[in-house]
Amino acid sequence: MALSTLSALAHEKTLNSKFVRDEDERPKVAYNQFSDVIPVISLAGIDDSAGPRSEICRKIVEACEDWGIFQVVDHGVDTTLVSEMSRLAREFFALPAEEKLRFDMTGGKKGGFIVSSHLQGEVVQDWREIVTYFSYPIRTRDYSRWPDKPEGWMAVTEVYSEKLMGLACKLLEVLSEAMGLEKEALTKACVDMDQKVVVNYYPKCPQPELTLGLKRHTDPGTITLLLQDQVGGLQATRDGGKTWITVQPVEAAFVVNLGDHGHYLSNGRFKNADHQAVVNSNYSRLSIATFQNPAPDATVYPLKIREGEKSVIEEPITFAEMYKRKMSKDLELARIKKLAKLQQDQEPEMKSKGPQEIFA
Ligand SMILES: O=C1C[C@@H](c2ccc(O)c(O)c2)Oc2cc(O)cc(O)c21
Ligand SMILES: O=C(O)CCC(=O)C(=O)O
Ligand SMILES: [Fe+2]
Repeated sequence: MALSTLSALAHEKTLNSKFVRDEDERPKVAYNQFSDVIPVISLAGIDDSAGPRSEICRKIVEACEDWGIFQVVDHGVDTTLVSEMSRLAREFFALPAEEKLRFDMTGGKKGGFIVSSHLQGEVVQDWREIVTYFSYPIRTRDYSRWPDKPEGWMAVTEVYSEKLMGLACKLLEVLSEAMGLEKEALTKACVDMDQKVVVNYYPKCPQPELTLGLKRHTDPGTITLLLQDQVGGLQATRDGGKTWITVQPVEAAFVVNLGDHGHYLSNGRFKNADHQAVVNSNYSRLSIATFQNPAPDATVYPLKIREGEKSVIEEPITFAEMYKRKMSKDLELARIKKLAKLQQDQEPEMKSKGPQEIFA
């Protein structure tokens, strides 16, 4: 059965077993052991082609080729808007469970409140509550799924999503130019760009070392802009999860990362950062992810294949198909993992033997 909220579980002494992850998935680095390898880039003057634009673009492109993650400051999104968005989001999660559940998303409703996972059928749950606003295309907005409390949040979210759409398009222009294409190439490849704002709330956790706020993943879309508070917990890996870094929180900055769509359009030149969120027992944490995705029927195929390169995608597919395949792959992996665990539990005597002894 789906959980209603995490409030009660957050006050228990031990972690509910639904959230306990296999050892290989558990956090390897602390939520507050910050790294400075992810560049913080000031966008001041980016519109001034006679000024610092080319140097700013160089830094952005380098970051996309390297980790596929960077932070932006001086981004032009009003700081009062950003702090209002965070304040109202926090107030929402502090509401009584029955208020949050007026917007319950279980059963596949588009937008609203839910505990934990984006994937139905996952065995282990993520330690988070979320609220999702489907904000673009504007004509498809269903305001009945936008939380109407706290008062004023809906209006602030409208402005916030508009400003973030602007910032995302500006960053996509930089990447289009770096690919030797016209400025609008990446946004055009999205046809009619979708935007989804996902507000993640990670309550304090009784045994954070056993679980994750959000398990390791790449975002499926083109580009994601993440606003995080000062607690810390966003981690990235470049070696398939062997080693991790925790991104240093920077006041009012956006963490920018490319998703699978951005990665494929650039034929793998720009990285789709592999990331996760860890939690802790000292502080609750809030992050607001704004996902910029292509339209479901937009074609996914590299816009530029450089000399000597092969396409990273066999044949053009739609974004809807790409997303479906990603979900099925994730679920299949989860299923295989569950089976392997069941087998191990049933045959503990085999576990201690090496493969040669077993197959001999
Ligand atoms: O919550 C997430 C995480 C992430 C994601 C989505 C789908 C996957 O199969 C996966 O492995 C990770 O990116 C998202 C993208 C969205 O558009 C919405 C989400 O809620 C999320
Ligand atoms: O909360 C975070 O730091 C990560 C959020 C995230 O990766 C997501 O919502 O896709
Ligand atoms: Fe993500």
